Amino acid sequence: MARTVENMIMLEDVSERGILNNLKNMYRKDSIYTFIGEVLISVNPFKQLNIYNEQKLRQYRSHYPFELPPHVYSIAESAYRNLISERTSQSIIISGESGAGKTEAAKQIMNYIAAVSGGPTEDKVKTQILKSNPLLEAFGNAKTVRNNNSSRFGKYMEIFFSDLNQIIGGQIMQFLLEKSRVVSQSQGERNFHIFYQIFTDDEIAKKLSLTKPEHYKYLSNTYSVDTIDDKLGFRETKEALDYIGVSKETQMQIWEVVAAILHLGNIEFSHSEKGDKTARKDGSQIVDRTPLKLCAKCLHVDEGMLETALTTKTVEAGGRNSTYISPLSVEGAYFARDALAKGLYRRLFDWIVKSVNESITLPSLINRRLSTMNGKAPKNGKKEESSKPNEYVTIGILDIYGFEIFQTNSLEQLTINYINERLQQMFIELTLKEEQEEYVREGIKWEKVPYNDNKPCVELIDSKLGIFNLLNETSLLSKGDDDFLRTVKTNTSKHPFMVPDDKVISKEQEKCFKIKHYAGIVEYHSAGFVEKNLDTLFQNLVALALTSKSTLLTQLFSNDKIMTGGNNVATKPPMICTQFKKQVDHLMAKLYACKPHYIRCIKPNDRKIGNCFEDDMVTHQIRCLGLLENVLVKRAGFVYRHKFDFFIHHYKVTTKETYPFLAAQFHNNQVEASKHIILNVLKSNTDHSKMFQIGKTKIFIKHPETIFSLEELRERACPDVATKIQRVFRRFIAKKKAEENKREINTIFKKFQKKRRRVSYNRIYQGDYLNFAFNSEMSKVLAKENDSNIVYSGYVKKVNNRNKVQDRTLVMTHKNIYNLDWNEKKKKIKVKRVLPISDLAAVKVSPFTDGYFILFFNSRYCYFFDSDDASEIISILIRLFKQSKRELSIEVSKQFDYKPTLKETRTVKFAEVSSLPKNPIDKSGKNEITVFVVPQAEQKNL
Ligand SMILES: Nc1ncnc2c1ncn2[C@@H]1O[C@H](COP(=O)(O)OP(=O)(O)OP(=O)(O)O)[C@@H](O)[C@H]1O
Repeated sequence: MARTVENMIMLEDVSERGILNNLKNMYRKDSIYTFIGEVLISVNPFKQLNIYNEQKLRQYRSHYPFELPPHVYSIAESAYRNLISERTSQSIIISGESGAGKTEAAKQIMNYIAAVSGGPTEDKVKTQILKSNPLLEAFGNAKTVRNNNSSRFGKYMEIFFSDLNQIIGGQIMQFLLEKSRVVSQSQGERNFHIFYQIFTDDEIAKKLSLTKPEHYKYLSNTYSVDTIDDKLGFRETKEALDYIGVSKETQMQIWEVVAAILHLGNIEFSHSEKGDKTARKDGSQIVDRTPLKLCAKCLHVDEGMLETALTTKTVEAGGRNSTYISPLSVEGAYFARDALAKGLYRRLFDWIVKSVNESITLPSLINRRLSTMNGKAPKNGKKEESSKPNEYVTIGILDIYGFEIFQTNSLEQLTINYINERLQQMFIELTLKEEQEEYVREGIKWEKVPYNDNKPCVELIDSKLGIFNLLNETSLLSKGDDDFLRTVKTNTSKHPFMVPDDKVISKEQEKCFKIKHYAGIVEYHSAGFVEKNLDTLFQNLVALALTSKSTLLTQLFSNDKIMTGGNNVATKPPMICTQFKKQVDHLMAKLYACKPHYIRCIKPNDRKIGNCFEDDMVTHQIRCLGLLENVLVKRAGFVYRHKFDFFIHHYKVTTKETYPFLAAQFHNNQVEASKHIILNVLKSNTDHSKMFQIGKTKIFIKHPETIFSLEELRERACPDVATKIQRVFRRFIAKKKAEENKREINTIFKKFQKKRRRVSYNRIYQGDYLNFAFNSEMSKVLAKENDSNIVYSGYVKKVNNRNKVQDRTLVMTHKNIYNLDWNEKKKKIKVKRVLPISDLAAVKVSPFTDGYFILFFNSRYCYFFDSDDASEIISILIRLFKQSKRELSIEVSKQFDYKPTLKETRTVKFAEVSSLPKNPIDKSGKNEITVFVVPQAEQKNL
């Protein structure tokens, strides 16, 4: 497999293709995360990977991102660590297209933060935040072709931390709710989940005269989704409402608004009939009064007034407060009906979010000050004092649609792309600012970094003469989309971020303008811009809502009441562009007050399946997420910077002077040691000052090639180092176990009065004397037996059935005892016999200072061995038996019977002599042998 890099600022091929290949090769290894500098790139695996668990959480806790492979936990850890160490607010900005995994990433971050931050209120707040999630999903999520549970709004979720770094509250800011979904959905998509959930409660449905989803025009032809349980969803929605303290009465009013929208969608209009005196020929009338009745009932308004409000409009006459009623055409009536449905739902959603906020934001927090990243002066001009005891800091998680480039792009895309431009502007500003501040701090020589500044593009959209304002002006003057397009072209044609029209353009293209965004050129179709910007809800509909007997409904329109001055004649509400720009400014102000962290999510295929990576689709997202820009900005300065101690620790293996021991001249001199390591890989004829610089606490390296060379040297050195470390570690563990074994065998031998040789007693038990844990031949033998974990290996002598002594190798694992022939020169192993330890019945030994022992197996085999390690071997067997909750029978005697073959029984006698005879094992009778042993220096006082 091609070489991959975990941090793409190290890419050899700095291009979209290079990024694509790296992501693809990582994805094939199920490595879904990579970095660009500190920006995390996450590719949706569309399958469960075992990477979010307690163990991983602990691993990432208290580690810097560069110490471990990229992971969403490392971003959460960085944010939490900064929050604590610097007492500054943090933000995590997650972007990507629908289904790319933004919400999932946000959830993992929440889990991580909740797990690592403690505190008495943490659980309550965490539960409140988690409990409110199904509620927001019910009203804000829908099934789309891209994602069965797609969030159809952007959100910024803040978690508040006390001065003891404990979670004390939260707050959600929502924007860009896709309210057009309320009245129509594309093929294969659904309306918001709540519209289907409500049918699963028979009692509520009956009360509201709701029959079946199939009977409602606002619900498309997709009613149920495999992965979604609407009944369960509704239960959770109601529980969440209970949890946040919404009374049953108000809950009923919520269901009434939802049902009213469904009934409203079934109201149909036709041209007004000539016979009707009140009708005008260009007017409209309601076809069937049943849905009208039901809708009015749910809204608690007068049926006749609803009818009038849907079929007529109040028009301002020339003078102040002078109005007259004008009938609406059929088209106009449908427009008014849909506008009312969208208006109702948008207000209901705002109300839900507000209610959630009231439950998760502690009242005492509302007026408390926020600590800002740089102590910026707030609007009132007073600078924040950063060390007030009751000050709190936040971690904010922004889950927002990424850049959108569709076949047809409208005002929705312009607003989404505008917010992404603002985020990109902040990214560039803060990244470069931070870089340059660090250079100054470290005393590094630096030049201004060249980069693509997208500020003019932001201005093209939001300045005084920008597209938003041009749209507002056109909308105010009640002009149409063509006027808007004309004014855009006249006022912005010379702008460097506006793409001039081709000489020959099609009729369709004539209606479009093109903007050069940082993520690519987007062609916007002007049709519908004005209408969407006005977001008209006719005044009489607002007035009607204000007459409702439902307290919830009047609350939903309370802001409109303020605008009407309470006289039921609405002034025009702010246009969508104005409202949106204000919201974005507010969000940006919050984000600028935080230290940002970024996650860019990528969707590898449209089929929502694992192990499928579609190049074209990912390339498009690489462009939309501006990943190449990210790499270029990060590479413009130094691609690598780390504290000296980390650098030395990581690369010391690359030179003889720094590994295994630091040469004397580098003691207490990290700068010289770092220089030595880097100069070792740089060619002598290069200008070193251009390759790296030494700061006050860090080393800065300019080019990725230098890091590659260092990594290559390290990789070459590392397998050895790893093996050595592993060996030492295993020995250490083995030694600890051996000490325990030794103590145990001493006790046992003392009990049975077996004499101990002093040499044996004082020996250090090592277990794997032949290092078979690292022997590839032995690994093969073990693999065949499906075995592992060697606990003993060593040379022994075996007394065979002809009473002759043979050299053998004995290996023991937790499972088996191996009698082997090991040819060390030829590195060959011949397996003589493998017997399971579970078959072992007893061990018998003499009372003298010898190393003989006989293993008795239930299968009636006996092994008669002689070994200097006898007591160690027996102690290991005792331990293994203990582990399997059995007791090993040990017999100490001067004489016993054993079976040299399956058919024969022989008696063995042990006798102490002063010097060994020619045959230490002698046949002393029919089926009897004597084993002579010379007493050895004995260890007394066992
Ligand atoms: N890390 C992950 N591991 C496993 N599956 C994932 C992961 N991230 C996302 N998914 C899968 O992809 C689906 C879509 O993810 P998610 O809802 O987070 O996307 P999104 O970017 O928030 O989409 P939208 O903008 O439409 O709300 C999830 O329901 C889940 O099945």
